[in-house]
Amino acid sequence: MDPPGADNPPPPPAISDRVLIGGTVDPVTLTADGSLVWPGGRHRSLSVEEEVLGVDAEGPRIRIKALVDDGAGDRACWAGGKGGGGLVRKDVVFEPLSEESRRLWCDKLRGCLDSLDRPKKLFILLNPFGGKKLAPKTLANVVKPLLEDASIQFDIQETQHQFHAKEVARSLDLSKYDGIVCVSGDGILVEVVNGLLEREDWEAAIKVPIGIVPAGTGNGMVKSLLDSVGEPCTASYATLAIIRGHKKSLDVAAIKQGDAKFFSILMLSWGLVADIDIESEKYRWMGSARLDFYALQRILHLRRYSGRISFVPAPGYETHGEPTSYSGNFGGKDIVFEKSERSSAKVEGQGYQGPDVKLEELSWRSIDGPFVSIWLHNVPWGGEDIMAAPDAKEVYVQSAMHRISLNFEVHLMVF
Ligand SMILES: Nc1ncnc2c1ncn2[C@@H]1O[C@H](COP(=O)(O)OP(=O)(O)OP(=O)(O)O)[C@@H](O)[C@H]1O
Repeated sequence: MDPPGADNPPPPPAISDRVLIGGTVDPVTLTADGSLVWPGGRHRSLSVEEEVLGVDAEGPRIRIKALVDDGAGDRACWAGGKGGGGLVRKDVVFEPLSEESRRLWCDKLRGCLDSLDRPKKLFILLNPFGGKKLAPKTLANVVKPLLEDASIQFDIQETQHQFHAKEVARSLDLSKYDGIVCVSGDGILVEVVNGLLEREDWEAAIKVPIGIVPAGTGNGMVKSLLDSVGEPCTASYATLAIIRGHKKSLDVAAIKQGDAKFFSILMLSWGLVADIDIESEKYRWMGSARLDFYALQRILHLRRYSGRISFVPAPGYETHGEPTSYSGNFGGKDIVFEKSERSSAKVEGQGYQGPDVKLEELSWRSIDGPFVSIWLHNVPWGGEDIMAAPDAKEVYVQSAMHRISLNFEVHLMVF
């Protein structure tokens, strides 16, 4: 935006008044575009949309609770703990000179916040055993205080076992919440998506925004979302994004493997990466080092997998692989996709049944193995420090809160 000048007059003040601030009486202005401006000090203005969490009336005074970027990059500095990023808490307190002025300031500031369509009540899923087991600390030191400052109510459910998050998402009364937040790694997020898609009311359920605060070994989704807008992958940036209520639609892959059917939003792997992920479970006591440790072992003793990947290329990738037909002979076995109006990746019973695509009408290509690893990515980052697919569909989002859209389907065949 151009700076205010003769051709670009400043927006009319929504409210401007002389108030007691920092021991002196000075003019403070809330502009029509939602900036709070006052004289003196280092930070002399706040953007209500981007920085203000909430407003409290404290007797004759008004406290504006904000979270500002101190320009220190991803330095951990918030709440004296890790996960803060370059965000620092900043309260601005001032005292209007009359009761009428105080009431007007409260109304204007709260009206400005209410117009931002932020969530009012969230359901938080917390995995105390994800990653370095820091989720409870992250919740207590970062997520809770920020949500409280933003006057966002929340209910918390700790996950008790594998697939608990999925069960909860399948039966949760979604009408009570404006979003589900996972304080976890990517595993809980994927469970939530699967639980929502298995509901009878899946079409409405999958529109409930899902937020994620990094607290696992793999935090690829939140890293991809925050990195796309140049923000560090920390708990406070993720929580701020959730408070601000920004959303991004993502594709869901419907997976069929034998009789098992499930949905994926982050990635699919077969071969090396899947082996590292699954087989390193026995080294969980090492924390996140287990992945590096086991990766080294697997790389020193590489396995190769026979197979054929059949795929429908994205625009620009039509020359990859060889042309093939929709049904064919794969690795000595005849595998024929179901001839159906809809696709073959159906989930029996209620819930999402897979995308409405006629597979036989698509232009298939194939690549023959042996393969060391197959890694399909929906977003660039597979983990916080694994930029596995820089060209994966770009995520233009200023948020760690995303909506899901249902677009593509993957058939994974191992033989
Ligand atoms: N109370 C629990 N005890 C054991 N496992 C659990 C519990 N709650 C959830 N889980 C399982 O922990 C797994 C990992 O969860 P999460 O998403 O937090 O982390 P991650 O980054 O995917 O993996 P990691 O566990 O390696 O950190 C999930 O698959 C989930 O089913």
